Amino acid sequence: MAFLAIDIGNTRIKWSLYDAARPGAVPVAHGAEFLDHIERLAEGPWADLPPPDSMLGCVVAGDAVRRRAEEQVVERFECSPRWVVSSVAEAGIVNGYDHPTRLGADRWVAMIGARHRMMSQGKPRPMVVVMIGTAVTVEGVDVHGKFLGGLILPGHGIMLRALESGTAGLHVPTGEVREFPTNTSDALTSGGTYAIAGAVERMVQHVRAHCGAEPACFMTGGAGWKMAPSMNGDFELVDSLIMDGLLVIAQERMLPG
Ligand SMILES: Nc1ncnc2c1ncn2[C@@H]1O[C@H](COP(=O)(O)OP(=O)(O)O)[C@@H](O)[C@H]1O
Ligand SMILES: CC(C)(COP(=O)(O)O)[C@@H](O)C(=O)NCCC(=O)O
Ligand SMILES: [K+]
Repeated sequence: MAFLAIDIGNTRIKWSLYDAARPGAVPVAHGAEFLDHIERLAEGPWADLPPPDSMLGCVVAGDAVRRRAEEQVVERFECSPRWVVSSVAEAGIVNGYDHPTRLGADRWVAMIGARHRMMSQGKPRPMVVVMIGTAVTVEGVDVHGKFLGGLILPGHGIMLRALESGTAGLHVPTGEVREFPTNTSDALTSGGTYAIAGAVERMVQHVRAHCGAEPACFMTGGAGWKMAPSMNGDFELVDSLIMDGLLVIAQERMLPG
């Protein structure tokens, strides 16, 4: 009973195929495409895949992109597309957002994946869950699985493009991350990196103070590996956090697969 998980962000669509919707399953196939290339999925990387019995995804890239992805799923496979909507509570996470359904589905699913991972590692702890994609999100979750609230920051690329378009003197190739940058490229790269690292450190402080315990920290997203060397503290980099969350939800909902 194969299961297809799909994560559509503002830059790329990521997909993983499993032989069962079982948390911890290893994908039999997976891939990522820039959103411009969605139309190639059915005839390209999906052409030779065994068809899934069900599909579950999360999408934050807007309705037009979602429809293009659905067309590919329907063209290539027989299962009907299903998408996670953030709710009041699901799979061990309780949603503290003012309007729970307005929380980005990718953020919701990543917290569910992180909570499941933490619970399987030992006793419950508060968490900080960081996603480094087009945007950066930094979530605080208490020991009971309540999502306390989170930060949204521009991702590295957006920060640099904003600086480039808002100034006369900044057109800059990528630099190195330095403690004391001495050229424009390094100053920009380091500024963006430490802006993200600093926001994460603040969230860790807030969770520690609010919960009175040291949070378990997880990081994911396409650019997570770039941030990892600049993070303070013990961050577990888990590329599959969203896919893990989709597997947990699919199993709880007993979707076929
Ligand atoms: N090999 C790569 N391909 C695409 N993006 C990459 C790659 N390595 C790092 N990145 C960075 O990751 C970001 C995309 O990450 P991703 O998690 O796919 O974002 P989103 O979920 O918002 O689509 C891009 O902004 C880019 O800076
Ligand atoms: C914050 C996001 C833009 C992150 O998108 P991403 O970087 O994964 O492409 C997305 O989760 C979103 O559109 N959220 C809705 C608003 C909210 O979560 O409050
Ligand atoms: K994402």
